[in-house]
Amino acid sequence: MDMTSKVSKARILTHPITCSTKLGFDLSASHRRHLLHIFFRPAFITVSLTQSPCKNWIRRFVAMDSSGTDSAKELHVGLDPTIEEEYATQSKLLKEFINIPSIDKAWIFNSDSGPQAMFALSQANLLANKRKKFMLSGHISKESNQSVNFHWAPFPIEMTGASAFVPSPSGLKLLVIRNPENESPTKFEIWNSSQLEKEFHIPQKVHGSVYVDGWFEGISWNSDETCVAYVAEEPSLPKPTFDHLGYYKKGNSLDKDIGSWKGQGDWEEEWGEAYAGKRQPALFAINVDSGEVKPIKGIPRSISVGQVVWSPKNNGSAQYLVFAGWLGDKRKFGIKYCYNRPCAVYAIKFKSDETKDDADEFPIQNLTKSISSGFSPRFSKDGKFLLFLSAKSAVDSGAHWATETLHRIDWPSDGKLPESTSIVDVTQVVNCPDDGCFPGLYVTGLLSDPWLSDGHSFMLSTYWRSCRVILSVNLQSSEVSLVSPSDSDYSWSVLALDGDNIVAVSSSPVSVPEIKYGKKVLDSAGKPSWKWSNIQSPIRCSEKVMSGLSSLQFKILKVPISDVSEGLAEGAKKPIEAIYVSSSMSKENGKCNPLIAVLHGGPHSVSPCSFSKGLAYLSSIGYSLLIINYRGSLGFGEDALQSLPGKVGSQDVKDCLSAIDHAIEMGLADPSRITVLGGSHGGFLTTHLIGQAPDKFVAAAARNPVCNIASMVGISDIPDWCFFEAYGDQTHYTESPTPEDLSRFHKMSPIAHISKVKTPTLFLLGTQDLRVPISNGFQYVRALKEKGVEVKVLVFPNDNHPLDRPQTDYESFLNIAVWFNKYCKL
Ligand SMILES: CC(=O)N[C@@H](C)C(=O)N[C@@H](C)C(=O)O
Repeated sequence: MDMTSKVSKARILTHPITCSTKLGFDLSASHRRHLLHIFFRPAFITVSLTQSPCKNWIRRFVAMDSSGTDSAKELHVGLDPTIEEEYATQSKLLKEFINIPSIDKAWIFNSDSGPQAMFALSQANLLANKRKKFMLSGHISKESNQSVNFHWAPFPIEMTGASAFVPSPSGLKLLVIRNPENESPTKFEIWNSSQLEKEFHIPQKVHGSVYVDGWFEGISWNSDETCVAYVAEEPSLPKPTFDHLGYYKKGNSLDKDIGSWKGQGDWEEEWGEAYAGKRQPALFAINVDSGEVKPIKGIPRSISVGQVVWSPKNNGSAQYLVFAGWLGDKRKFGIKYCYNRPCAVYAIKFKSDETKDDADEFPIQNLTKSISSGFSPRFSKDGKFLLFLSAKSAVDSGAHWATETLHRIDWPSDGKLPESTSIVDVTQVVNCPDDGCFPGLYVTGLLSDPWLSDGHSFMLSTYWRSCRVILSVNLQSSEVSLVSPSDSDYSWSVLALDGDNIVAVSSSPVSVPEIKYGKKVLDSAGKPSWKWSNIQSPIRCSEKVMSGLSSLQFKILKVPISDVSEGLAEGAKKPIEAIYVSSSMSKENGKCNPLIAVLHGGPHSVSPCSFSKGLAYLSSIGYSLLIINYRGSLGFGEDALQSLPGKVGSQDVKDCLSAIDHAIEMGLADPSRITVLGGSHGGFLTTHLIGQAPDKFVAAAARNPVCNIASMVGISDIPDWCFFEAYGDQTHYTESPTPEDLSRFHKMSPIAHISKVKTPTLFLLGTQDLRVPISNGFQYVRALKEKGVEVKVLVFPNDNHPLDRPQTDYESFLNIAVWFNKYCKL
């Protein structure tokens, strides 16, 4: 196709005067910039019009080309009518899926009329490109026939603008925190059952936004509900100031001043992806009566704090703030998804009345000195134990996520902490789990109050092979019991406890999240189990979604691995799992639907057997899915997980091919219509597969893929990941890779197989990605274009690694569907 003559014709038209004359209306400067941008981007085969703020005028412009021809086709900026029709049809159904709310959190309150549940839900707001948050409450009634009902309030209440809601321990107060979007103060509101009691505005010179990120986040009421401890960005460090002539002004100030300007000051390390521009997390406490905020003194700046809780208040004994701390003195590596960052549980004495500046000399105490990782501290109800999670396997091995363990410290009743604490192991790493047995813990966090009434058993959610399950763990006996139904292939998460009963959410790839109520029952030997009831769902899906999902089914396949070698650890020789989703009608005509192999990232992550809007939409339009949990995934024991580092790009690629071949052999997939989709390390596998198995895939889609580790290592926030996954140990890491390192990285990367690729591939790239910077995808795209392989690229200028903002998520899945439809002739 001859692009040059068409592009030069377009160039003449982009002259602003010619433009407005020809179009009969004036183009604003930004429209002109956009037009130029489109015409001078010959590197792009297609430009995403749905992303464009001025798509209508582009269409108008295209229609009014002076040649009088259908310039949409010629200029390649418009869409051909068939494709437009396809976008229009697909977008209608996709929107219905994207609209499905998520159930994020729940709390249970005891009222005079019985327990009351409050749920935090959220829903994509496409126009605002944000998630709309809302609350729904329901009264829990236990009927005489043992069944349980939730009587929902007639409507949810919108909570947009609220960054966190934290009920007090008695349930009589609710703290709502509103983080500012600019340099304004952070708002703290204290509500009672009927009205706003207090509102405080905390200015930026005290602290910045409160951390509500699920990692550093910690917002904790003290037991008498007078004070809340929390983690927020420390105030801005002073910056050098220059006057209007450019002279340096002595005596830095934080305030803006007309007639002067601020310099940049010294660069400070940040915690990488998702934390760009975020200042150091620091500890504060607010008096909820007076609004007075105290920064907690005595914590070195080298420690980034998070997850704060209060120690029990025993008569007259000292009260401590107990929190997790990550060391970031030398170099801060990216922390998101990276449990391998050394951390510890610390305690610091809380002094409510700090009249003089008398922070003790060394008031901060590391409670978990003897192990490399401690986080998520929780005190037992009776205050006798401090429980915490550890990712020591990840820290000690170098894997960004690995099997976790639970530990306990006995808390002194007199509040006097000994010099060194003794740590009791509650759970162990499981290397090679027996069939059907506990594979170890893979937990993302703990409930703020996870305790059962016996005071030493608690509930958590964890990955167990391809499912998420609910477990109870006994802190004294170390007994671990499965609480969610043992015969369920759905994924389950505990949301809140109603005494010893459980409010949970459960879903599968083909069923939207539903609320379940688990009632504790005792067997004849006094052993507890939970009897589960369905709760009428507060989520109502559209007819189209329900009918799309109704014909779908799924099963978890066991796939034998292809390379059982001597050197492999026992747990790495076992079959992997792949979740197969298909329409029950697909085999009626004897023909399989086209298949999408779905590959998760990490690589030490997992695709759980749970509902995903994007994937459910793809299956409801006629694709079967094969969601592959290759060796290295979480939930299968430590041997399988640790068998991958050092072999990325080969062992994981073989596992994916084994799973696809297994599906073909079982008659579940048509070998002539297989596609592949993955993000990040899943994008690494996607691009590896189209290079190593070039005849297997009719189309591919890669989201922020790792295409070349040799170029990623110099610019990613996790250069240590590149070394660890390529060598399989931590000893090779350096800030200055050698030519041998770079050569190894190149050999293990998809770019090394570029010459064999012929699969048409869609790339979805986020400009703000610090984990796998966009240049990684671009290099691979340009290399494919150089070879004449068909590519399509969508760039999301304001997105980072997960590509999960509502419009991005929507546009990504819309384009994945249209791209795959084109090559699968759907
Ligand atoms: C540790 C990590 O972030 N690795 C990336 C290469 C990756 O694959 N990320 C995962 C978590 C993802 O799904 O984005």
